[in-house]
Amino acid sequence: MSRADALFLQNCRDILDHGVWDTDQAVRPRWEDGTPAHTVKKFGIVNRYDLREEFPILTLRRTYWKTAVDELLWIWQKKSNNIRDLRGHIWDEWADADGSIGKAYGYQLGIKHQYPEGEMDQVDRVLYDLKHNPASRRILTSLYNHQDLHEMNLYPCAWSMTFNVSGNVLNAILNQRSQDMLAANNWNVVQYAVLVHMLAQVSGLIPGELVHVIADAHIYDRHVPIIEKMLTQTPSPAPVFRMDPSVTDFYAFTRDSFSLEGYTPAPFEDKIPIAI
Ligand SMILES: Nc1nc(=O)c2c([nH]1)NC[C@@H]1CN(c3ccc(C(=O)N[C@@H](CCC(=O)O)C(=O)O)cc3)CN21
Ligand SMILES: O=c1ccn([C@H]2C[C@H](O)[C@@H](COP(=O)(O)O)O2)c(=O)[nH]1
Repeated sequence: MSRADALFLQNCRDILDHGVWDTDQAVRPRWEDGTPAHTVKKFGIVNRYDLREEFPILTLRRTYWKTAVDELLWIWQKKSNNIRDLRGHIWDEWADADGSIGKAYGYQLGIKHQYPEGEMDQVDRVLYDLKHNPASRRILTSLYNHQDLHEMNLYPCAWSMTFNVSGNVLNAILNQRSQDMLAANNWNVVQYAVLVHMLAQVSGLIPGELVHVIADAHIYDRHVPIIEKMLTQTPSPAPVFRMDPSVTDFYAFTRDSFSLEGYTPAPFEDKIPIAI
């Protein structure tokens, strides 16, 4: 069983057995047929993944990790908010006729800000500080720009990263305000684990801990039977993560720079409905 499996089992069991339902409340998300998409939730889950120990991917079902990496590169490297720059179709429902998801995600990371050292966007600021000010306690990004929220088709869920260098180890906190446990929990963990690996390699550091802080960790009503079934699956050990060691420029990574050795997830045939 991977560490990611153990935490997923523990989190989902806790949500299903002790969580709070919002069935009696007015909720925003809808199923495809227009029915309100209710959830059961726990508030304030904190999961720690040590990237020195293993790569945090689920084996209880397949995580489409290459598609997740594509989305990560779309946001952090291309700094795009247009689904035409993205291979997968996971954002299609939130895009307008031109393919834009509004001033969200990559758009926010691409905005240049004035700093004492000159103009930089948030990603370049992180790269600069990891290289020149590793002892800094101010290395963080934020996508939650209140001024632009009214122009985002969906508000950022995984909205902030805090980076911290301890010795030669790069640790990070991923702050997430809202988490769809079935569709995107491991998807988000895999993405930000890969990001920590990438930033560590180009900064001459060793990837350490990824601490995932989730405010509202929920399971949608129509996902409950799927999760119950998943929790009875037989897990496997975590695969080995490999990254092209010759890449020293953050912007030179491609989806082909990453591979997993020995990823054998349990079979999973269900189609996951996504609440819009
Ligand atoms: N309700 C909801 N849950 C989410 O997880 C979510 C949103 N909305 N809105 C924005 C993005 C889109 N995300 C998504 C959307 C779809 C899948 C999905 O369909 N996953 C499938 C197939 C993936 C594939 O074929 O590559 C899966 O089996 O995980 C995952 C994340 C994550 N976010
Ligand atoms: O990266 C992501 C993006 C989205 N989600 C989920 C979390 C919620 O279920 C919905 C967003 O709905 P809100 O009402 O805006 O919270 O999308 C995710 O888990 N991870």
